[in-house]
Amino acid sequence: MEFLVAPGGSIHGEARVPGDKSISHRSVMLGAMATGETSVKGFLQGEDALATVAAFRALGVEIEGPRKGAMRIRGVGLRGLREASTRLDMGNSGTSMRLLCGILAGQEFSSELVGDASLMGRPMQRVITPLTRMGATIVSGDGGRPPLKISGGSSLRGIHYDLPMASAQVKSCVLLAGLFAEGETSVTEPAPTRDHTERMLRGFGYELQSRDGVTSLRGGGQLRGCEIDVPSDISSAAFLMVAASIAPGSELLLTHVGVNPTRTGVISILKLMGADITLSNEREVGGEPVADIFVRSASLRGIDIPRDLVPLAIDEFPVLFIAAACAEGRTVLRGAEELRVKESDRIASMAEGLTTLGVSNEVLDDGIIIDGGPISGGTIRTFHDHRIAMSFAVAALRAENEIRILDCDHVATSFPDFDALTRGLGLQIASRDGGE
Ligand SMILES: O=C(O)C1=C[C@@H](OP(=O)(O)O)[C@@H](O)[C@H](O)C1
Ligand SMILES: C=C(OP(=O)(O)O)C(=O)O
Repeated sequence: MEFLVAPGGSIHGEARVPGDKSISHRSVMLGAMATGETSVKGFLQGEDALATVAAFRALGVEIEGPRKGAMRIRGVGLRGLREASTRLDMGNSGTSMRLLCGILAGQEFSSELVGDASLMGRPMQRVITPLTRMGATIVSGDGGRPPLKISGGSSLRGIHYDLPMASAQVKSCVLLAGLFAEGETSVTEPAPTRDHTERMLRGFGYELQSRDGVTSLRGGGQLRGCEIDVPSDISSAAFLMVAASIAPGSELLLTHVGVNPTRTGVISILKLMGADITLSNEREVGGEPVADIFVRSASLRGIDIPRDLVPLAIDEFPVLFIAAACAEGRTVLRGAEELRVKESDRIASMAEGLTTLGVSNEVLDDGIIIDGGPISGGTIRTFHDHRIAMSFAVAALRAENEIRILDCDHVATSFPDFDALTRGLGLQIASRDGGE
């Protein structure tokens, strides 16, 4: 599938974007290992979260739905998962694979994890190292990449792990393994990252300490089934925040968006660039902060992106690069080498597309420099990366000619119906079957 996006237009109206992907994954994982039933609403019916659902079904958990975002999980308890009869295919989803490694390392049975071409190329040594220290036995493919064969029957022991990189997936993996470990497991982060695992563990009644950047728990407790209301995904809302900011004459209300402070780096960065964004109706839903977000178009200016905001906006950089292309002056991003190991190398993928559209940029090892200026039109490669596809669709609002975006199937991993929803708000987007 490819997108054809006509140049120009503005963004108007109100929208509720699909559920948060990180929270959706965790709702299935913790619900499956809880005692009693967990009911979820607002679940993201995107391919990544559905890969997690399929994996837990294969591990013997009964899950009803999801239907219109509603799902019921009959928890089997911390020790109730059963051996899958096949390899577990996590599709495109790094979160599913890394968090599941932590859970599967603590089981009596063995498992094998695989994924699509993108996931088979992503680094897994970052979870293998701490899990091995805890006593797990994991065999990977070349260079610490999948497939991952996790041996059953290892008894795990709690460790303290100093995370070498700011990664919520690695932190969550170690904490989830800690549920099955003897004694205390703790992690120190080099910088704060999304804390959905910690919040949700508490929501399931699990005791957990977080102090001065160290999070710890003791193994052998119990998760109690509960009700989860998944907010809209700020990472999906980000495409629309940038769209409404860069398209003159836009006014947009995004409702029920998750605004957990470990996720709002995109709002902070856009505001530093001069964006007109207001939060209202701020409330807490099931342990997660939620708000409505109003965006009006504004003239943006280039900035040096503060390094402490990088982990808090990690998935939003592709679309922030589009904001930078539409800003007056130069934007500099550094300290973002993690972008190179996402679904694609997001620095290289975005730089190629920006260059195609005539936007001057310089690639750095750990970031990029972008000079704002006119955006032409052209044909963009996405490298099968959903966030690259959606970012260049947004760029069309300020382009001089049509933007054709190849290979957009992966948009369904995180934002199903992106084209229909954005068309309803004013983006002149058409999708048609076709490949690279
Ligand atoms: O924990 C999570 O749900 C996620 C953590 C981030 O990955 P890293 O932990 O690799 O930074 C993010 O990029 C990913 O989309 C989701
Ligand atoms: C990096 C992402 O996801 P994951 O690591 O789960 O594949 C993303 O959605 O941008």
